Amino acid sequence: METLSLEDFIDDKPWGDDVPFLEDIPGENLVAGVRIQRLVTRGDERGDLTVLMSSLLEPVTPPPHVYLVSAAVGSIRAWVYHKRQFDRLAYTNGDIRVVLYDLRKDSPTYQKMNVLDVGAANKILLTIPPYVVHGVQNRGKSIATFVNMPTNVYDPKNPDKSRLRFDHPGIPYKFE
Ligand SMILES: Cc1cn([C@H]2C[C@H](O)[C@@H](COP(=O)(O)OP(=O)(O)O[C@H]3O[C@H](C)C(=O)[C@H](O)[C@H]3O)O2)c(=O)[nH]c1=O
Repeated sequence: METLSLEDFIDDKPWGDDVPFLEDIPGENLVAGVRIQRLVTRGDERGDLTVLMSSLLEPVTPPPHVYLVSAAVGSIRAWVYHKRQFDRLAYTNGDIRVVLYDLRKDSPTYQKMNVLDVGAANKILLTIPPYVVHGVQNRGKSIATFVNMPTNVYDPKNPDKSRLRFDHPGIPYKFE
């Protein structure tokens, strides 16, 4: 048998650049500072691949802390906001509703609400700035997962998360 060498390997074949793998979805009615980017999944006979974040197209603040959330059927995570970090949430599977609410008194979109249905049918990277209140619910029939790549680490000594109960009457959205 011929001796294998590293030169026998062939160079990788990148995707073509016909479809941008992270594309802004313009949202005229979005809460100020919120950004939505379409995630593109490319497949082959082995499965598929989705880029969740990249500095190839523009500079990004590297995520110092990345975690996967698994959401049980019907489960609600709400309401929260952060004082320092931007959340950068990648939704690629399941059927998840994200609700955003602007309680920043000095914001041009004060008291605006956005309801986004995301997941398998609408794969997005969602950037939520500090002080924007948000909550998520798994509305699908099976466990759904999502990845958060916030701009800050989760510091157990000083968690940057402020909470309000999900059924608080002060927020005009009712999780069912
Ligand atoms: C991220 C993290 C969390 N935790 C603890 C803190 C909580 O007691 C528990 C669950 O944390 P989680 O961040 O899941 O808490 P939620 O309020 O459910 O937040 C989730 O739902 C909302 C809507 C989101 O926007 C968050 O991105 C998402 O994480 O784990 C840690 O101990 N270490 C960690 O690194």
